[in-house]
Amino acid sequence: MTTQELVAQIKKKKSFLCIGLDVDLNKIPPHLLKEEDPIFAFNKAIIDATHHLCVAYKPNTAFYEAYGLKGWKALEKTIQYLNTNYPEIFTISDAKRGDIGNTSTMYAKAFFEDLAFDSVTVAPYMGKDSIEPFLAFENKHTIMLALTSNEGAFDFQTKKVEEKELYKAVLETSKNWKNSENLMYVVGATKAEYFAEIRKIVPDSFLLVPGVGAQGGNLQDVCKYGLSANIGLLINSSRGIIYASKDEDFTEKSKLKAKELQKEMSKILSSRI
Ligand SMILES: O=C(O)c1cc(=O)[nH]c(=O)n1[C@@H]1O[C@H](COP(=O)(O)O)[C@@H](O)[C@H]1O
Repeated sequence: MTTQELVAQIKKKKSFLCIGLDVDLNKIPPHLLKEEDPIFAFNKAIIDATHHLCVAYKPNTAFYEAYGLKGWKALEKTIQYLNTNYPEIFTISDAKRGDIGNTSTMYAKAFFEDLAFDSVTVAPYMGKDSIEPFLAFENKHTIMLALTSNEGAFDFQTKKVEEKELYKAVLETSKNWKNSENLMYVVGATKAEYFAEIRKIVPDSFLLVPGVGAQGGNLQDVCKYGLSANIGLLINSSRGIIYASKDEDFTEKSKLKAKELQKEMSKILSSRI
């Protein structure tokens, strides 16, 4: 999917919501455990109930890898279900990869070609030659960690290296990489006070913003400085939406949670588009 197509979807749905499909079998409604593939059954139900309220889904691969082959199969079925039934949806494989060049190429093939996701998350620590193999894929997006939502972000990312905070160096340096137009960045919703500085460096890039909901981040605070001329935000909530209820009514409750965020987004967008 191109960035223009993503922006068109955001404008059409009046939403820049991304729903995180982080499936934990201990948290899903117990009646689904009788299904042949409970992970996929849960995802399908959530997707069917919420697809009109969001523009992206983000399965975090850890939640599938934890269940071995069955988990990976459920991930494959989920992306196939999305690509077949809702091709307008932007898909993010949250895998946080990155390695020496030839290994990164194989990671990129796994997520862009075999599974056919639109994007994958990567960690910047190994530098340019670990990320450029992902950027080489046309109409695919590489979402690099910049300033993460967790407390540990302060261990390295905000520390100064040669007078500059590391997250700023990551943003600035990566702008010079080959095919950098295929880059998006992760910035945590819990770090709202950093968005003004971040937008000075990457005014137009899309930012994937996790941390709304269970981690306490706030949508209004993020939007104050996070929105770009082209909207440029995908706000993710996982647990806050998908685990709204453990009962038979779980899809209705998830839909309501997604609707709350979409309504707020619609209001924010109405003054801009
Ligand atoms: O890359 C991510 O998506 C990510 C980066 C980050 O800084 N913080 C963060 O929470 N995430 C992911 O975003 C999701 C957040 O889930 P909830 O806290 O349940 O909404 C999880 O899949 C995290 O792994």
